[in-house]
Amino acid sequence: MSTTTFALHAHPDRAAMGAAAARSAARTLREAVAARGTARMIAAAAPSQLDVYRALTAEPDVPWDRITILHMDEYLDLDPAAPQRFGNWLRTHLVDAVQPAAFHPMRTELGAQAATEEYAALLTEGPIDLVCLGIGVNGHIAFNDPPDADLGDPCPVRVVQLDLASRVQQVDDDCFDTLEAVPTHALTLTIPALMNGAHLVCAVPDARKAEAVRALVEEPISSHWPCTVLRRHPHCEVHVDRDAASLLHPAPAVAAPAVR
Ligand SMILES: O=C1O[C@H](COP(=O)(O)O)[C@@H](O)[C@H](O)[C@H]1O
Repeated sequence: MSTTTFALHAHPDRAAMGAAAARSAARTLREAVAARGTARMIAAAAPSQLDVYRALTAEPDVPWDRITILHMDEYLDLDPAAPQRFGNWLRTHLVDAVQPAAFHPMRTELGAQAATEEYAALLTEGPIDLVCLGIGVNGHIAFNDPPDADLGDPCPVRVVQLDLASRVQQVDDDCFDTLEAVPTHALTLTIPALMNGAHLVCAVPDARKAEAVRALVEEPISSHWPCTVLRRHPHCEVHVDRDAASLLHPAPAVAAPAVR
């Protein structure tokens, strides 16, 4: 019989949320390297993860020289040097600071098919120990948008057309000046590829995400709220701030800040 340990932790603010998520991510990476000599993580390139990465880069004794970083989505038809490219964003906010053993950006400049095949092959090179992710306002994980997200997709990577809510979110996050500038298509890891990670650490701050967090906890597991699939994962922890938890009833206890 399989057991799941989906756990939601509420924190007083974004910094406390990020610190708690980073502590758990760092512990997972240390344990994986201790057990196998190397570790592989998939990291979301999203402003909502900034507090997590800030804290993760400050975590002591993470053996980054044994750790490979992959990411979960990338735009098609965007200049390789564009700062909005998720690979570039992740370099700026995580990779350059921690200098991992390897970082594999999605090379969508090769064309959709070649980039898909290349990343699918990379995913098979070893286990994924950790996935650091967030949730979109529409409940998406990576670019698996409702209602088309396929919870049982047989492919690990695919090309998707972005839905309007996801593109608007990119403008709201100040990643693009106008909706027209946001690409219409992207490469994404599918939901099974994300769920394949041994340990998922999900961080969701901000009142804009309160409805998605409510759905994550209360809605039936379905492609209408792709994030609900996280409840099926055997080791998934979700860290939210007080604002993101504001629609949960009963309100979860807010964790006291950890003392090191
Ligand atoms: O990790 C993830 O989180 C973001 C949502 O965060 P935001 O910073 O864009 O608000 C999401 O877009 C991404 O695809 C997802 O899986």
